Amino acid sequence: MLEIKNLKKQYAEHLIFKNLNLVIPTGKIMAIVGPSGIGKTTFLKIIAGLLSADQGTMKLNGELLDLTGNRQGAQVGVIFQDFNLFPQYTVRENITLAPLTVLNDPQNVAKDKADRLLLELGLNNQAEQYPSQLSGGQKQRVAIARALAMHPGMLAYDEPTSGLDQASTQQVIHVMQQMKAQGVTQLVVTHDLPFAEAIADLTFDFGKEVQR
Ligand SMILES: Nc1ncnc2c1ncn2[C@@H]1O[C@H](COP(=O)(O)OP(=O)(O)OP(=O)(O)O)[C@@H](O)[C@H]1O
Repeated sequence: MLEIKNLKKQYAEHLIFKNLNLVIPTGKIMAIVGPSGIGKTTFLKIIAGLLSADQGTMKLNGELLDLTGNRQGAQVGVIFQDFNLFPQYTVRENITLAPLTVLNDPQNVAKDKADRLLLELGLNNQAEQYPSQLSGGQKQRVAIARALAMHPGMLAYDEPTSGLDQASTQQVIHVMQQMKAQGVTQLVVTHDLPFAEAIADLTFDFGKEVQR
């Protein structure tokens, strides 16, 4: 379960939000919607531990997480809009890199875990390929596999369907449902309302529900 209380963020004099409270029960999917420039990406970066909040707390499965923008662990797995895959590494290497260097997994453990995730996400034939050889939907699934390899307490996605065609969007929906069936808590920032409707258990409308 994700519990956010009394979150506040401003850039210099520009208040983005205050008193933001939100709960995502374990295994549920929340869509964050709202107009452009309202603060959704700012919120996602704070949840991901990449940006500081000015006030507030965040608990994931009972554990208080750092909100100073210097979080050490990978408790929240983030799938960025541009996927941020390492172009010089193969798909498998993209997935094993952080487990090898951050979790200190032995090579065979990291490789077995990567191959299991690739199989689960329908990417077992892509292990030796490079990101430039993949479709948008495949890159997205590699980014999900890479996040899952760090055993996160939840997954957060930034605009996961942007730039994807109908078939790839369906694959994203399928993968998110697969994660949900495994009890993974998920948060998704999106402009794509049909997608949000198809996938979300809960919707948080930044335009309506946030004080500023
Ligand atoms: N580093 C920054 N410094 C100052 N202002 C910023 C910074 N980052 C974002 N902002 C401002 O904060 C506001 C919210 O931006 P944010 O990117 O979070 O919105 P968004 O809802 O994700 O928009 P979009 O849907 O277009 O991606 C905007 O007015 C933006 O100009």
